[in-house]
Amino acid sequence: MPYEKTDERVVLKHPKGATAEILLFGATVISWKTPEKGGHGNLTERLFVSSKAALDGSKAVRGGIPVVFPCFGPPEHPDHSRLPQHGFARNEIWTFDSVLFDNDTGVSVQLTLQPNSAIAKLYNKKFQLTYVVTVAEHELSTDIHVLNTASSEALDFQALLHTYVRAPANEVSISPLLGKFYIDKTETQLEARDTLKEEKRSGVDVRTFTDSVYESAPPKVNVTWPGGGLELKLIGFTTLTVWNPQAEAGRKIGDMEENGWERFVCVEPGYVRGFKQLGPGETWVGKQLLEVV
Ligand SMILES: O=P(O)(O)OC[C@H]1O[C@@H](O)[C@H](O)[C@@H](O)[C@@H]1O
Repeated sequence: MPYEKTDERVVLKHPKGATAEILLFGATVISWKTPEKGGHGNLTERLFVSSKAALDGSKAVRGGIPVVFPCFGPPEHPDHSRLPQHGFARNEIWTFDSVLFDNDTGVSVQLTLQPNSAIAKLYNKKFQLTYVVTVAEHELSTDIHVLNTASSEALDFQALLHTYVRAPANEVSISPLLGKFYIDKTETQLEARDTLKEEKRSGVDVRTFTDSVYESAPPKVNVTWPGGGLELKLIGFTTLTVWNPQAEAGRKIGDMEENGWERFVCVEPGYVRGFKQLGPGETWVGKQLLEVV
Protein backbone atom coordinates (compact mmCIF):
# COMPACT_ATOMS: atom_id res chain seq x y z
CA MET A 1 0.00 0.00 0.00
CA PRO A 2 1.51 3.37 -1.00
CA TYR A 3 -0.58 5.12 1.63
CA GLU A 4 -2.64 4.45 4.73
CA LYS A 5 -5.65 6.49 5.66
CA THR A 6 -7.63 6.78 8.88
CA ASP A 7 -10.37 9.27 9.78
CA GLU A 8 -7.73 11.69 10.99
CA ARG A 9 -4.60 11.26 8.92
CA VAL A 10 -2.94 9.98 5.77
CA VAL A 11 0.50 8.38 5.74
CA LEU A 12 2.38 8.26 2.42
CA LYS A 13 5.01 5.56 1.96
CA HIS A 14 7.55 5.71 -0.81
CA PRO A 15 9.00 2.33 -1.92
CA LYS A 16 12.54 3.55 -1.04
CA GLY A 17 11.52 4.17 2.57
CA ALA A 18 10.59 7.86 2.81
CA THR A 19 7.29 8.65 4.54
CA ALA A 20 5.07 11.69 5.06
CA GLU A 21 2.18 12.00 7.47
CA ILE A 22 -0.62 14.48 6.93
CA LEU A 23 -3.31 15.41 9.45
CA LEU A 24 -6.62 16.15 7.75
CA PHE A 25 -6.93 18.90 10.38
CA GLY A 26 -5.30 21.83 8.62
CA ALA A 27 -3.86 19.50 5.95
CA THR A 28 -0.84 19.79 8.22
CA VAL A 29 2.14 17.66 7.21
CA ILE A 30 3.31 16.59 10.69
CA SER A 31 6.13 14.24 9.72
CA TRP A 32 8.49 13.78 6.81
CA LYS A 33 11.13 11.10 7.12
CA THR A 34 13.73 10.16 4.55
CA PRO A 35 16.81 7.98 4.33
CA GLU A 36 20.14 9.85 4.27
CA LYS A 37 21.54 10.45 0.79
CA GLY A 38 23.94 7.61 0.10
CA GLY A 39 23.03 6.11 3.48
CA HIS A 40 21.46 2.81 4.37
CA GLY A 41 18.04 2.15 5.76
CA ASN A 42 17.65 4.47 8.74
CA LEU A 43 15.09 7.19 8.35
CA THR A 44 15.59 10.74 9.68
CA GLU A 45 12.75 13.07 10.67
CA ARG A 46 13.07 16.35 8.73
CA LEU A 47 10.30 18.43 10.34
CA PHE A 48 9.90 19.74 13.88
CA VAL A 49 6.67 19.27 15.81
CA SER A 50 6.56 20.47 19.41
CA SER A 51 5.90 17.67 21.89
CA LYS A 52 3.27 20.04 23.36
CA ALA A 53 1.50 20.54 20.01
CA ALA A 54 -2.21 19.67 20.01
CA LEU A 55 -2.88 17.07 17.31
CA ASP A 56 -6.57 16.63 18.17
CA GLY A 57 -7.94 19.54 16.16
CA SER A 58 -8.32 21.83 19.17
CA LYS A 59 -5.79 24.32 17.78
CA ALA A 60 -3.35 24.79 14.91
CA VAL A 61 -0.37 22.45 15.09
CA ARG A 62 2.84 23.93 16.52
CA GLY A 63 5.12 22.42 13.93
CA GLY A 64 5.15 20.50 10.68
CA ILE A 65 3.83 22.54 7.75
CA PRO A 66 0.69 24.49 8.69
CA VAL A 67 -1.09 26.04 5.68
CA VAL A 68 -1.70 29.78 6.04
CA PHE A 69 -4.66 31.21 4.08
CA PRO A 70 -6.21 33.74 3.35
CA CYS A 71 -4.24 36.10 5.62
CA PHE A 72 -0.76 36.03 7.11
CA GLY A 73 -0.39 37.41 10.62
CA PRO A 74 -3.20 39.57 11.96
CA PRO A 75 -5.74 40.38 9.22
CA GLU A 76 -5.14 43.59 7.26
CA HIS A 77 -7.67 43.27 4.41
CA PRO A 78 -11.33 44.22 5.00
CA ASP A 79 -12.46 40.79 3.65
CA HIS A 80 -10.40 39.14 6.41
CA SER A 81 -11.37 41.35 9.34
CA ARG A 82 -13.08 38.59 11.34
CA LEU A 83 -10.37 35.98 10.81
CA PRO A 84 -7.77 34.85 13.33
CA GLN A 85 -3.99 35.28 12.85
CA HIS A 86 -2.83 33.26 9.79
CA GLY A 87 -6.44 32.66 8.62
CA PHE A 88 -8.58 29.56 8.88
CA ALA A 89 -7.00 26.92 6.60
CA ARG A 90 -4.74 25.53 9.34
CA ASN A 91 -7.76 25.06 11.62
CA GLU A 92 -10.20 23.33 9.27
CA ILE A 93 -10.67 19.67 8.47
CA TRP A 94 -9.72 19.12 4.85
CA THR A 95 -11.15 16.43 2.57
CA PHE A 96 -8.96 13.63 1.28
CA ASP A 97 -9.67 13.79 -2.44
CA SER A 98 -7.53 11.28 -4.31
CA VAL A 99 -4.21 9.56 -4.94
CA LEU A 100 -2.68 11.34 -7.93
CA PHE A 101 0.12 8.87 -8.59
CA ASP A 102 1.98 6.13 -6.89
CA ASN A 103 5.20 4.83 -8.42
CA ASP A 104 8.96 4.87 -7.90
CA THR A 105 9.19 8.60 -8.67
CA GLY A 106 6.74 9.48 -5.91
CA VAL A 107 3.55 8.96 -3.98
CA SER A 108 1.18 11.87 -4.34
CA VAL A 109 -2.17 12.70 -2.75
CA GLN A 110 -4.59 15.58 -3.04
CA LEU A 111 -6.67 17.24 -0.32
CA THR A 112 -9.24 19.97 -0.71
CA LEU A 113 -10.95 22.67 1.34
CA GLN A 114 -14.09 24.53 0.35
CA PRO A 115 -16.29 27.00 2.23
CA ASN A 116 -18.32 25.40 5.03
CA SER A 117 -20.75 26.89 7.55
CA ALA A 118 -18.02 27.61 10.15
CA ILE A 119 -15.87 29.41 7.56
CA ALA A 120 -18.88 31.27 6.15
CA LYS A 121 -19.55 32.87 9.56
CA LEU A 122 -16.17 34.59 9.39
CA TYR A 123 -15.49 34.86 5.68
CA ASN A 124 -18.00 35.00 2.88
CA LYS A 125 -15.79 34.63 -0.19
CA LYS A 126 -15.99 31.74 -2.63
CA PHE A 127 -12.86 29.64 -3.14
CA GLN A 128 -11.48 26.16 -3.45
CA LEU A 129 -8.11 25.14 -2.03
CA THR A 130 -6.36 22.07 -3.38
CA TYR A 131 -3.23 20.81 -1.67
CA VAL A 132 -0.99 18.27 -3.35
CA VAL A 133 1.56 16.48 -1.18
CA THR A 134 4.14 14.26 -2.85
CA VAL A 135 6.88 12.23 -1.23
CA ALA A 136 9.87 10.86 -3.16
CA GLU A 137 13.05 9.17 -1.96
CA HIS A 138 14.71 12.37 -0.68
CA GLU A 139 12.06 14.97 -1.49
CA LEU A 140 8.77 16.36 -0.30
CA SER A 141 6.68 18.69 -2.37
CA THR A 142 3.67 20.60 -1.12
CA ASP A 143 1.69 22.59 -3.67
CA ILE A 144 -1.21 24.85 -2.84
CA HIS A 145 -3.72 25.74 -5.55
CA VAL A 146 -6.19 28.57 -4.91
CA LEU A 147 -9.22 28.76 -7.22
CA ASN A 148 -11.66 31.65 -7.19
CA THR A 149 -15.00 29.88 -7.68
CA ALA A 150 -17.02 33.12 -7.68
CA SER A 151 -18.80 34.12 -10.90
CA SER A 152 -18.21 37.85 -10.64
CA GLU A 153 -16.18 38.84 -7.54
CA ALA A 154 -12.40 39.01 -7.20
CA LEU A 155 -10.61 37.03 -4.49
CA ASP A 156 -7.83 38.83 -2.56
CA PHE A 157 -5.67 36.61 -0.38
CA GLN A 158 -2.30 35.81 1.10
CA ALA A 159 -0.97 32.25 1.31
CA LEU A 160 2.06 30.70 2.98
CA LEU A 161 3.49 27.31 3.92
CA HIS A 162 4.77 27.60 7.50
CA THR A 163 7.53 24.99 7.23
CA TYR A 164 9.22 24.07 10.53
CA VAL A 165 12.56 22.61 9.37
CA ARG A 166 14.09 20.37 12.07
CA ALA A 167 17.60 21.76 12.53
CA PRO A 168 20.02 22.94 15.22
CA ALA A 169 18.75 26.53 15.16
CA ASN A 170 21.90 28.14 16.51
CA GLU A 171 24.03 26.61 13.75
CA VAL A 172 21.74 27.20 10.78
CA SER A 173 22.67 29.34 7.78
CA ILE A 174 20.11 30.40 5.17
CA SER A 175 21.09 31.71 1.76
CA PRO A 176 21.09 33.37 -0.76
CA LEU A 177 19.38 36.36 0.88
CA LEU A 178 22.25 38.87 0.66
CA GLY A 179 20.97 42.18 -0.76
CA LYS A 180 17.29 41.21 -0.38
CA PHE A 181 14.95 43.66 1.31
CA TYR A 182 12.87 42.53 4.28
CA ILE A 183 10.36 43.59 6.86
CA ASP A 184 11.65 43.01 10.39
CA LYS A 185 8.64 42.00 12.49
CA THR A 186 10.72 41.89 15.68
CA GLU A 187 10.78 45.72 15.61
CA THR A 188 8.35 46.99 18.24
CA GLN A 189 7.80 50.48 16.78
CA LEU A 190 5.33 50.60 13.90
CA GLU A 191 7.48 52.91 11.78
CA ALA A 192 10.54 50.66 12.12
CA ARG A 193 8.43 47.61 11.31
CA ASP A 194 7.16 49.22 8.12
CA THR A 195 10.64 50.21 6.92
CA LEU A 196 12.38 47.78 4.61
CA LYS A 197 15.86 46.69 5.68
CA GLU A 198 18.56 45.37 3.37
CA GLU A 199 20.06 41.98 4.25
CA LYS A 200 23.83 42.32 4.72
CA ARG A 201 24.60 38.69 5.58
CA SER A 202 25.54 36.11 2.97
CA GLY A 203 24.26 33.42 5.35
CA VAL A 204 21.34 34.41 7.57
CA ASP A 205 21.37 32.97 11.08
CA VAL A 206 18.63 32.84 13.70
CA ARG A 207 20.77 33.05 16.83
CA THR A 208 18.65 35.98 18.00
CA PHE A 209 14.84 36.35 17.83
CA THR A 210 14.14 36.50 14.08
CA ASP A 211 10.90 37.30 12.25
CA SER A 212 11.83 38.57 8.79
CA VAL A 213 9.70 38.70 5.65
CA TYR A 214 11.96 38.86 2.57
CA GLU A 215 10.63 40.28 -0.67
CA SER A 216 11.55 38.84 -4.09
CA ALA A 217 12.27 35.42 -2.64
CA PRO A 218 14.98 33.52 -4.54
CA PRO A 219 13.71 30.45 -6.43
CA LYS A 220 16.15 28.23 -4.53
CA VAL A 221 16.99 28.57 -0.84
CA ASN A 222 19.65 26.62 1.05
CA VAL A 223 19.18 25.86 4.72
CA THR A 224 22.40 24.32 5.98
CA TRP A 225 24.01 23.37 9.28
CA PRO A 226 27.12 21.33 10.11
CA GLY A 227 26.41 17.83 8.86
CA GLY A 228 23.07 18.51 7.19
CA GLY A 229 20.82 20.65 5.13
CA LEU A 230 17.81 21.07 2.94
CA GLU A 231 17.25 22.83 -0.35
CA LEU A 232 13.92 24.56 -0.84
CA LYS A 233 12.65 25.36 -4.32
CA LEU A 234 9.84 27.87 -4.66
CA ILE A 235 7.53 28.39 -7.61
CA GLY A 236 4.78 31.01 -7.55
CA PHE A 237 5.66 32.28 -4.08
CA THR A 238 7.07 35.81 -3.86
CA THR A 239 8.18 36.10 -0.22
CA LEU A 240 10.26 34.07 2.21
CA THR A 241 9.65 34.44 5.92
CA VAL A 242 12.36 33.30 8.32
CA TRP A 243 11.17 32.85 11.91
CA ASN A 244 12.69 31.61 15.11
CA PRO A 245 11.40 33.02 18.42
CA GLN A 246 14.49 32.06 20.48
CA ALA A 247 13.95 32.10 24.25
CA GLU A 248 12.83 35.76 24.19
CA ALA A 249 9.54 35.08 22.41
CA GLY A 250 9.55 31.26 22.57
CA ARG A 251 8.87 31.10 26.32
CA LYS A 252 5.60 32.94 25.73
CA ILE A 253 4.30 30.27 23.31
CA GLY A 254 2.07 27.94 25.31
CA ASP A 255 2.42 24.89 23.08
CA MET A 256 6.19 25.20 22.52
CA GLU A 257 8.17 22.39 24.15
CA GLU A 258 10.96 23.33 26.54
CA ASN A 259 13.75 24.99 24.55
CA GLY A 260 11.94 23.92 21.37
CA TRP A 261 13.27 26.97 19.50
CA GLU A 262 16.70 25.33 19.56
CA ARG A 263 15.42 22.53 17.32
CA PHE A 264 13.92 24.26 14.29
CA VAL A 265 13.97 27.15 11.93
CA CYS A 266 10.81 28.18 10.10
CA VAL A 267 11.48 28.88 6.45
CA GLU A 268 8.17 29.91 4.93
CA PRO A 269 7.54 30.43 1.21
CA GLY A 270 4.57 32.71 0.80
CA TYR A 271 2.69 35.40 -1.04
CA VAL A 272 2.33 37.73 1.93
CA ARG A 273 3.40 41.22 0.84
CA GLY A 274 0.22 42.78 -0.46
CA PHE A 275 -2.50 40.48 -1.73
CA LYS A 276 -2.75 38.16 -4.67
CA GLN A 277 -5.91 39.02 -6.59
CA LEU A 278 -7.70 36.38 -8.64
CA GLY A 279 -10.51 37.11 -11.04
CA PRO A 280 -13.54 34.79 -11.24
CA GLY A 281 -12.51 31.30 -12.33
CA GLU A 282 -8.78 32.03 -12.00
CA THR A 283 -6.27 29.83 -10.17
CA TRP A 284 -2.97 30.63 -8.45
CA VAL A 285 -0.46 27.93 -7.56
CA GLY A 286 2.40 28.07 -5.01
CA LYS A 287 4.83 25.15 -4.98
CA GLN A 288 7.39 24.23 -2.34
CA LEU A 289 9.90 21.47 -3.01
CA LEU A 290 12.10 20.34 -0.12
CA GLU A 291 15.11 18.19 -0.87
CA VAL A 292 17.63 16.65 1.49
CA VAL A 293 21.20 17.62 0.55
O1 LIG B 1 1.96 31.41 16.75
P1 LIG B 1 1.58 31.37 15.27
O2 LIG B 1 0.24 32.03 15.02
O3 LIG B 1 1.66 29.99 14.72
O4 LIG B 1 2.65 32.24 14.52
C1 LIG B 1 4.00 31.98 14.66
C2 LIG B 1 4.83 32.97 13.84
O5 LIG B 1 4.62 32.71 12.48
C3 LIG B 1 5.49 33.45 11.63
O6 LIG B 1 5.25 33.08 10.31
C4 LIG B 1 5.21 34.91 11.78
O7 LIG B 1 6.06 35.68 10.95
C5 LIG B 1 5.41 35.30 13.25
O8 LIG B 1 5.11 36.67 13.43
C6 LIG B 1 4.53 34.43 14.14
O9 LIG B 1 4.80 34.73 15.49
